[in-house]
Amino acid sequence: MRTDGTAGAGHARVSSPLPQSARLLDELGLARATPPSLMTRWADAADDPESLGGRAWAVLGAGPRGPVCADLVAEGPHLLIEGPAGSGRTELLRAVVASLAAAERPDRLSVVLMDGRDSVSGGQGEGLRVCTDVPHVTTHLTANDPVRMREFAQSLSAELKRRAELLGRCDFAEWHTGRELSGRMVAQRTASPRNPTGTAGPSGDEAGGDLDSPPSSTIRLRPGAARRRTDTAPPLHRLVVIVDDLDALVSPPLGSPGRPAAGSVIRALEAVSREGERLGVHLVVATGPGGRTAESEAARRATLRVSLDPPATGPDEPAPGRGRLTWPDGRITAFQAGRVTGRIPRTATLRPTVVPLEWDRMGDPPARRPVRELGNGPTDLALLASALERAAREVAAAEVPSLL
Ligand SMILES: Nc1ncnc2c1ncn2[C@@H]1O[C@H](COP(=O)(O)OP(=O)(O)OP(=O)(O)O)[C@@H](O)[C@H]1O
Repeated sequence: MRTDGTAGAGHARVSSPLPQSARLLDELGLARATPPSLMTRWADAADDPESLGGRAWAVLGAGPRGPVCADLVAEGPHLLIEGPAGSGRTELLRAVVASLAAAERPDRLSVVLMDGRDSVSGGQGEGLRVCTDVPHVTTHLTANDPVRMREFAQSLSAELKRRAELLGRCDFAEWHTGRELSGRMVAQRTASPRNPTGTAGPSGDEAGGDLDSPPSSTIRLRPGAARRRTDTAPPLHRLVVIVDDLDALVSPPLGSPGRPAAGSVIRALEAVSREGERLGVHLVVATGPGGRTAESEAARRATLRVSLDPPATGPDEPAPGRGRLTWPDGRITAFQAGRVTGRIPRTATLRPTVVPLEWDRMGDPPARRPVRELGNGPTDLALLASALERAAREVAAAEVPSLL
């Protein structure tokens, strides 16, 4: 997928007014999310030299020239979403989770979620919890338990340290380039004059199989190699930390249960802002406009910035999620955020079904298949999460451990 407003679009596309609302799955080109369609995308990401170590495409919604997609690798590392209450910040973060997951397999990109406001006392409904069925999501926590929050801050800092030690002087992309090169050298050695047939010994076979192919091409690996991969997760995958209501963490309300531990979480997030780019760790945060958050490191270091409009009130006004993305070079693209927790449209459930047919009923008109009504069926996010889960199983994606 290439995107609206990004450089390199070969031809100028016609600009059209923004829609009043948008469905994220349509913007992703996944109106009927199926495991094969997701696996095709993941395989494409494996072959992309621009996305070494994992592709991180966040599709925000519909723009004047098609879908608006922020590439956290090329244009990030970090994304800030600002908007007043009710402007659609949480829904946009959910769209980011969904689109990152659709673009890359879960053992090459994992997601950690934090709801910065205590959902119980803040009355924030489900927050980011609704995303936890997406197989890429390894961790979710809410700012209402100081013990878990401190534990999270510690393990996030430990993860940064682990990555820094593993990378040495390389940055994330260099490290992955190095692995690919050494994999190719191993493959060449196996076909050296001393081994003209190129038949690899047991160790050569191991190394060639594991190193020559980028981890995400598992679906094309020999079955044995694919099975081996399920044993251990690749040591370095992209990690995206997504935080809702950062302002509530920066200035926790008096008496809020997470207040005593908010500082430690903020310090860990600041470390991600500073060091994340080199370490393959990205930060996506949503917050209210202005206030003390504007001075925070997370806000200052965000290269991609979204500003959402206050929710409209009139009947002919756009749905929440109307905003503008400012790219690192200062260009601005308006968009309508793609909704992902809407109920799936009726047409999306019209799949062929097989039913037993009694001999004496042959010739009867076909019975109407009950179709889920719009309004009480599963959400697009649930549909996508289930397809992602099946696709992850199909490619034998290794499980990435939780940070908690
Ligand atoms: N892109 C969208 N399209 C249609 N409806 C949306 C969209 N984004 C949000 N909404 C709806 O707008 C309302 C507010 O959304 P959301 O909770 O995401 O906003 P918020 O900025 O996080 O505000 P708050 O923190 O006060 O909840 C919800 O009812 C949500 O379903």
